Amino acid sequence: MKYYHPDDSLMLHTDLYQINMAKTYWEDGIHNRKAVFDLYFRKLPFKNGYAIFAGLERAIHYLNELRFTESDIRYLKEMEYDDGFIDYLANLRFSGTVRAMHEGEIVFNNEPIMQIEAPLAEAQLVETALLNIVNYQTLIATKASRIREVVGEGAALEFGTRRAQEMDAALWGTRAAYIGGFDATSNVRAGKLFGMPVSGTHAHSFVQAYRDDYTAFRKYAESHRDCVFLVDTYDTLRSGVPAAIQVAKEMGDQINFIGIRIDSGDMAFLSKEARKMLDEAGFPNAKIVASSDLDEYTIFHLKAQGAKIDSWGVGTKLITAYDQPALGAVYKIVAIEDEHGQWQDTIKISGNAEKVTTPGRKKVYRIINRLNHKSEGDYITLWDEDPQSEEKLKMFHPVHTFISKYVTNFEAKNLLQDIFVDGKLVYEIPELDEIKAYAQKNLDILWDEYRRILNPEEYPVDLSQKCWDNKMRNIEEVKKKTDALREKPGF
Ligand SMILES: Nc1ncnc2c1ncn2[C@@H]1O[C@H](COP(=O)(O)OP(=O)(O)OP(=O)(O)O)[C@@H](O)[C@H]1O
Ligand SMILES: O=P(O)(O)OC[C@H]1O[C@H](OP(=O)(O)OP(=O)(O)O)[C@H](O)[C@@H]1O
Ligand SMILES: O=C(O)c1cccnc1
Repeated sequence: MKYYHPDDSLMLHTDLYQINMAKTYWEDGIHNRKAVFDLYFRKLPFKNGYAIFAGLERAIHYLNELRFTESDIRYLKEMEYDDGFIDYLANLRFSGTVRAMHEGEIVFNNEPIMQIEAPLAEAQLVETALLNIVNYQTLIATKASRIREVVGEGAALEFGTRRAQEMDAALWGTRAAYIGGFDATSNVRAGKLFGMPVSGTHAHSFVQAYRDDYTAFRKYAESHRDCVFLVDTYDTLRSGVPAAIQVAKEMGDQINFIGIRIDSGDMAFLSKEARKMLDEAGFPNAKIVASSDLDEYTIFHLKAQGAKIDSWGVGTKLITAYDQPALGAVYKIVAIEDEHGQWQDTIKISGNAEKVTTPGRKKVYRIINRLNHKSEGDYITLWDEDPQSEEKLKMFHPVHTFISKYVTNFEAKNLLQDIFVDGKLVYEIPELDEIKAYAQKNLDILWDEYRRILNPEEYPVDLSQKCWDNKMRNIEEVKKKTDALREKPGF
């Protein structure tokens, strides 16, 4: 590959404005002031009732390996940056503290899923890459979880690599899909790198190359033990399924006849007819795999029509998050140290209530009812609060504050765990299967009303009274300042 400079680092996988801000901070001598940034999204994707957080492992590797390589520095020298600033960058390592939710955690809008507390310039430089990683992987894990909810007992297979937005998306997307509940991928590289199960059948080209279904299936069976025959190249019911049955009978115990795949036509009708044919031929355990532009809606409808489909191959609509191609998570500064080392809140005001940031260093708790083990909602507090010490917790909607409830007999689970402390990785990264199991098991704490794929109930993400009061105080302060400015002549 003929690159202008070698591709040996992710450090410059950032927006130019981050480096430009860092340059000013450095020249002004405030680059090492600690700042806190919250990473969160404002709207759940796909109108779903929850999202599944994915991307933490890649984010950890990114931060752990963060440094400007010689080629990064060479490239920056070609730009306008002066030697002093470049020397600072050349020695930079990530020295901050990172707290994050467990990868695979069920997460909601307007709550920090990652929190970066780091020297201002460092925290700023990593924004773009962190958002890039978390936005995409969380989006795909959530889409996968929706599909998983509809598939139910059947197998969900990820087939999207050929249609993904390039190779990184295929690779990390399929890992996210696995966390969200898929059982396997067709991407062999993902199997190699992540230890995920890989599975696959064969293509239409294989049948076309042998000219007819029977010859193709027979040849495949002679060179493979596990066989799934693709039966829709010419005529599913007249030639594909009969050929599959004939080969399965001829080969007997020499093969493991797993089943057939249907990739076009009316898959409700075809699967029911194929099921009858397989049963009558003595293959009641042969599975039927369906693929072709599937998503949670087509799968739902095929099931409603009584389709006899056991496994679902899903590609394009999963890996590209076809109906909502971006999540929109943001990274907002909520506190910064002043010259005396005291934390000062920061806030961003907006005419839209949802877009006003929640200032201060915060914690996020999941309030779990001890009697039924279901979640009552998430509860955001200021840093020094401990909801567990309260007998009776008042939870109220952060915008429509009259919507409120009291919760007793609860467990307050602290959701943000230490990942890095002062630049040192203190977190043991779980195995991928553990992350996947965590995601699946955690869904049980949600009432079904939050899990349905169509018009789910809104899950409560509330601010503690103290956190809410602090936000209002900050809004008032900014308002006073801007009002005072308006009274000055010239404004
Ligand atoms: N019984 C069904 N109910 C609802 N949707 C179905 C049913 N059977 C198939 N589908 C879906 O309808 C769409 C059919 O697409 P389309 O007619 O373009 O192609 P096809 O039948 O797959 O054939 P080809 O791939 O050869 O063009 C696919 O998204 C498929 O998942
Ligand atoms: O429809 P998706 O959800 O994206 O699933 C992946 C699709 O990719 C393959 O088709 P393709 O036409 O690329 O190759 P084929 O000749 O093997 O069918 C496969 O048969 C599926 O239809
Ligand atoms: O193994 C399959 O059947 C497969 C793999 C990728 C895309 N479509 C189908």
